[in-house]
Amino acid sequence: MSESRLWDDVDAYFTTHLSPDDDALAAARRESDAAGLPPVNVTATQGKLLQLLAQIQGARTVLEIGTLGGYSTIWLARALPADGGRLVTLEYNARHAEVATRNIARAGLDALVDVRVGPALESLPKLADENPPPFDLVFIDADKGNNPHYLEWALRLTRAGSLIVVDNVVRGGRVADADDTAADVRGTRAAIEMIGSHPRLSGTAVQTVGGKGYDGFALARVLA
Ligand SMILES: C[S@@+](CC[C@H](N)C(=O)[O-])C[C@H]1O[C@@H](n2cnc3c(N)ncnc32)[C@H](O)[C@@H]1O
Repeated sequence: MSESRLWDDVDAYFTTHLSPDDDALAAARRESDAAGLPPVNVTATQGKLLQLLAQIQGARTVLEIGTLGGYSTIWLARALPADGGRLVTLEYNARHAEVATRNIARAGLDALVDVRVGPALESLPKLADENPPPFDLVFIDADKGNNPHYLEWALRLTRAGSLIVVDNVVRGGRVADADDTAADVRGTRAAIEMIGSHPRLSGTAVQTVGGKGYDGFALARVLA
Protein backbone atom coordinates (compact mmCIF):
# COMPACT_ATOMS: atom_id res chain seq x y z
CA MET A 1 0.00 0.00 0.00
CA SER A 2 1.36 3.46 -0.87
CA GLU A 3 2.11 5.79 2.03
CA SER A 4 -0.53 8.31 0.99
CA ARG A 5 -3.20 5.57 0.66
CA LEU A 6 -2.29 4.54 4.20
CA TRP A 7 -2.67 8.15 5.42
CA ASP A 8 -6.10 8.37 3.74
CA ASP A 9 -7.24 5.12 5.36
CA VAL A 10 -6.07 6.16 8.82
CA ASP A 11 -7.65 9.62 8.45
CA ALA A 12 -10.92 7.98 7.36
CA TYR A 13 -10.81 5.70 10.42
CA PHE A 14 -10.11 8.63 12.79
CA THR A 15 -12.84 10.69 11.12
CA THR A 16 -15.44 7.93 11.47
CA HIS A 17 -14.83 7.61 15.20
CA LEU A 18 -13.75 11.09 16.27
CA SER A 19 -15.03 13.77 13.92
CA PRO A 20 -17.73 12.57 11.51
CA ASP A 21 -19.52 15.26 9.50
CA ASP A 22 -23.08 15.83 10.65
CA ASP A 23 -25.74 16.95 8.15
CA ALA A 24 -24.69 20.61 8.15
CA LEU A 25 -20.98 19.87 7.66
CA ALA A 26 -21.71 17.30 4.95
CA ALA A 27 -24.02 19.78 3.23
CA ALA A 28 -21.35 22.49 3.43
CA ARG A 29 -18.89 20.21 1.61
CA ARG A 30 -21.50 19.05 -0.92
CA GLU A 31 -22.72 22.57 -1.75
CA SER A 32 -19.15 23.88 -1.98
CA ASP A 33 -18.28 21.12 -4.46
CA ALA A 34 -21.48 21.71 -6.43
CA ALA A 35 -20.64 25.42 -6.69
CA GLY A 36 -17.18 24.56 -8.03
CA LEU A 37 -15.19 25.81 -5.03
CA PRO A 38 -11.70 24.27 -4.81
CA PRO A 39 -11.53 21.36 -2.32
CA VAL A 40 -8.97 23.07 -0.09
CA ASN A 41 -10.97 23.14 3.14
CA VAL A 42 -9.47 21.60 6.26
CA THR A 43 -10.17 17.90 6.81
CA ALA A 44 -12.72 16.79 9.40
CA THR A 45 -10.00 15.80 11.87
CA GLN A 46 -8.37 19.22 11.43
CA GLY A 47 -11.75 20.94 11.81
CA LYS A 48 -12.27 19.08 15.08
CA LEU A 49 -8.78 20.12 16.20
CA LEU A 50 -9.66 23.78 15.54
CA GLN A 51 -12.89 23.34 17.50
CA LEU A 52 -11.05 21.74 20.43
CA LEU A 53 -8.41 24.49 20.40
CA ALA A 54 -11.14 27.13 20.53
CA GLN A 55 -12.85 25.27 23.39
CA ILE A 56 -9.59 24.77 25.33
CA GLN A 57 -8.98 28.47 24.78
CA GLY A 58 -12.44 29.26 26.19
CA ALA A 59 -12.86 31.38 23.08
CA ARG A 60 -15.79 33.77 22.80
CA THR A 61 -14.43 35.54 19.74
CA VAL A 62 -12.69 34.08 16.68
CA LEU A 63 -11.20 35.76 13.61
CA GLU A 64 -10.76 33.62 10.49
CA ILE A 65 -8.83 34.81 7.43
CA GLY A 66 -9.87 32.64 4.44
CA THR A 67 -13.48 31.39 4.55
CA LEU A 68 -13.88 29.36 1.32
CA GLY A 69 -17.24 27.56 1.75
CA GLY A 70 -17.33 27.98 5.53
CA TYR A 71 -16.38 24.40 6.46
CA SER A 72 -13.71 25.40 9.02
CA THR A 73 -15.93 28.32 10.03
CA ILE A 74 -18.68 25.91 11.10
CA TRP A 75 -16.27 23.79 13.18
CA LEU A 76 -14.92 26.92 14.90
CA ALA A 77 -18.26 28.68 15.41
CA ARG A 78 -19.64 25.60 17.15
CA ALA A 79 -17.04 26.11 19.88
CA LEU A 80 -18.47 29.53 20.74
CA PRO A 81 -21.12 30.30 23.35
CA ALA A 82 -24.53 30.85 21.73
CA ASP A 83 -24.95 34.04 23.80
CA GLY A 84 -22.29 36.59 23.00
CA GLY A 85 -19.99 34.42 20.85
CA ARG A 86 -18.76 36.02 17.64
CA LEU A 87 -16.77 34.83 14.63
CA VAL A 88 -15.62 37.22 11.92
CA THR A 89 -14.43 35.51 8.74
CA LEU A 90 -12.75 37.30 5.82
CA GLU A 91 -13.03 36.13 2.22
CA TYR A 92 -11.74 37.71 -0.98
CA ASN A 93 -13.95 35.83 -3.44
CA ALA A 94 -17.60 36.97 -3.47
CA ARG A 95 -18.77 33.61 -4.85
CA HIS A 96 -17.00 31.72 -2.04
CA ALA A 97 -18.51 34.09 0.53
CA GLU A 98 -22.00 33.59 -0.93
CA VAL A 99 -21.71 29.79 -0.68
CA ALA A 100 -20.24 30.08 2.83
CA THR A 101 -23.04 32.37 3.98
CA ARG A 102 -25.64 29.79 2.91
CA ASN A 103 -23.68 26.93 4.51
CA ILE A 104 -23.31 28.83 7.78
CA ALA A 105 -27.03 29.70 7.83
CA ARG A 106 -27.95 26.06 7.18
CA ALA A 107 -25.80 25.12 10.18
CA GLY A 108 -27.83 27.59 12.29
CA LEU A 109 -24.78 29.75 12.99
CA ASP A 110 -25.63 32.93 11.09
CA ALA A 111 -26.32 34.88 14.29
CA LEU A 112 -22.74 34.23 15.47
CA VAL A 113 -20.85 34.56 12.19
CA ASP A 114 -20.04 37.69 10.22
CA VAL A 115 -18.73 36.95 6.68
CA ARG A 116 -16.90 39.95 5.23
CA VAL A 117 -16.07 40.07 1.52
CA GLY A 118 -12.91 41.66 0.12
CA PRO A 119 -9.14 41.37 0.28
CA ALA A 120 -8.31 40.65 3.92
CA LEU A 121 -5.70 43.40 3.96
CA GLU A 122 -8.54 45.86 3.27
CA SER A 123 -11.03 44.22 5.65
CA LEU A 124 -8.59 44.06 8.58
CA PRO A 125 -8.01 47.84 8.99
CA LYS A 126 -11.78 48.38 8.76
CA LEU A 127 -12.31 45.75 11.43
CA ALA A 128 -9.64 47.38 13.63
CA ASP A 129 -11.39 50.77 13.23
CA GLU A 130 -14.46 49.22 14.87
CA ASN A 131 -12.38 48.59 18.04
CA PRO A 132 -13.65 45.03 18.49
CA PRO A 133 -12.95 43.21 21.76
CA PRO A 134 -9.70 41.23 21.36
CA PHE A 135 -10.08 37.97 19.45
CA ASP A 136 -9.33 34.86 21.53
CA LEU A 137 -8.30 32.80 18.51
CA VAL A 138 -7.21 33.75 14.99
CA PHE A 139 -7.13 31.16 12.19
CA ILE A 140 -5.00 32.24 9.20
CA ASP A 141 -5.82 30.24 6.07
CA ALA A 142 -5.82 32.49 2.99
CA ASP A 143 -3.16 33.61 0.46
CA LYS A 144 0.08 32.39 2.00
CA GLY A 145 2.22 35.22 0.63
CA ASN A 146 0.45 37.61 3.00
CA ASN A 147 0.95 35.43 6.11
CA PRO A 148 3.39 37.85 7.81
CA HIS A 149 0.91 40.73 7.29
CA TYR A 150 -1.92 38.59 8.68
CA LEU A 151 0.24 37.74 11.67
CA GLU A 152 0.89 41.47 12.27
CA TRP A 153 -2.85 42.14 12.16
CA ALA A 154 -3.53 39.17 14.41
CA LEU A 155 -1.16 40.68 16.96
CA ARG A 156 -3.03 43.99 16.81
CA LEU A 157 -6.41 42.34 17.22
CA THR A 158 -5.66 39.89 20.06
CA ARG A 159 -4.67 39.95 23.77
CA ALA A 160 -2.17 38.19 25.97
CA GLY A 161 -3.20 34.54 25.96
CA SER A 162 -4.83 34.55 22.52
CA LEU A 163 -3.98 31.74 20.14
CA ILE A 164 -3.00 32.14 16.48
CA VAL A 165 -3.14 29.17 14.11
CA VAL A 166 -1.48 29.38 10.69
CA ASP A 167 -2.46 26.61 8.28
CA ASN A 168 -0.52 24.90 5.48
CA VAL A 169 2.97 25.88 6.59
CA VAL A 170 4.85 22.98 4.97
CA ARG A 171 4.29 23.90 1.30
CA GLY A 172 5.20 20.38 0.20
CA GLY A 173 8.51 20.68 2.07
CA ARG A 174 9.54 23.83 0.20
CA VAL A 175 9.32 25.85 3.44
CA ALA A 176 12.79 24.53 4.34
CA ASP A 177 14.31 25.96 1.14
CA ALA A 178 15.67 29.44 1.81
CA ASP A 179 16.29 29.92 -1.93
CA ASP A 180 12.69 29.27 -2.98
CA THR A 181 11.33 32.58 -4.27
CA ALA A 182 7.66 31.57 -4.59
CA ALA A 183 5.35 33.98 -2.73
CA ASP A 184 3.70 31.22 -0.68
CA VAL A 185 7.06 29.91 0.56
CA ARG A 186 8.46 33.37 1.27
CA GLY A 187 5.30 34.39 3.12
CA THR A 188 5.24 31.21 5.15
CA ARG A 189 8.94 31.40 6.03
CA ALA A 190 8.51 35.04 7.08
CA ALA A 191 5.59 34.06 9.32
CA ILE A 192 7.49 31.15 10.91
CA GLU A 193 10.53 33.34 11.51
CA MET A 194 8.37 36.09 12.96
CA ILE A 195 6.77 33.62 15.38
CA GLY A 196 10.26 32.49 16.38
CA SER A 197 11.69 35.95 16.95
CA HIS A 198 8.78 38.16 18.03
CA PRO A 199 8.87 39.14 21.72
CA ARG A 200 5.07 38.84 21.95
CA LEU A 201 4.84 35.35 20.47
CA SER A 202 5.71 31.83 21.54
CA GLY A 203 5.01 29.17 18.97
CA THR A 204 5.76 25.94 17.25
CA ALA A 205 4.97 24.17 13.98
CA VAL A 206 3.81 20.60 13.47
CA GLN A 207 4.07 18.52 10.28
CA THR A 208 1.05 16.36 9.52
CA VAL A 209 -0.09 13.65 7.12
CA GLY A 210 -3.68 12.66 6.40
CA GLY A 211 -6.53 12.99 3.93
CA LYS A 212 -4.89 16.11 2.46
CA GLY A 213 -1.46 14.50 2.10
CA TYR A 214 1.64 16.01 3.69
CA ASP A 215 1.03 19.36 5.38
CA GLY A 216 1.36 21.13 8.72
CA PHE A 217 0.31 24.06 10.84
CA ALA A 218 1.89 26.59 13.19
CA LEU A 219 0.51 27.55 16.58
CA ALA A 220 1.47 30.73 18.38
CA ARG A 221 0.42 32.04 21.77
CA VAL A 222 0.29 35.80 22.26
CA LEU A 223 2.40 36.57 25.34
CA ALA A 224 1.65 40.20 26.04
C1 LIG B 1 -7.58 27.42 1.88
S1 LIG B 1 -9.02 28.32 1.51
C2 LIG B 1 -9.80 28.47 3.11
C3 LIG B 1 -10.33 27.17 3.59
C4 LIG B 1 -11.23 27.30 4.79
N1 LIG B 1 -10.55 27.95 5.89
C5 LIG B 1 -11.67 25.91 5.24
O1 LIG B 1 -10.81 25.18 5.77
O2 LIG B 1 -12.84 25.55 5.04
C6 LIG B 1 -8.40 29.94 1.27
C7 LIG B 1 -9.47 30.98 1.02
O3 LIG B 1 -8.85 32.26 1.14
C8 LIG B 1 -9.38 33.11 0.17
N2 LIG B 1 -8.43 34.21 -0.08
C9 LIG B 1 -7.36 34.21 -0.92
N3 LIG B 1 -6.75 35.40 -0.89
C10 LIG B 1 -7.43 36.16 -0.01
C11 LIG B 1 -7.31 37.51 0.43
N4 LIG B 1 -6.32 38.30 -0.01
N5 LIG B 1 -8.19 37.96 1.33
C12 LIG B 1 -9.19 37.16 1.81
N6 LIG B 1 -9.36 35.89 1.41
C13 LIG B 1 -8.50 35.40 0.51
C14 LIG B 1 -9.59 32.22 -1.04
O4 LIG B 1 -10.53 32.81 -1.94
C15 LIG B 1 -10.08 30.94 -0.39
O5 LIG B 1 -11.48 30.91 -0.33
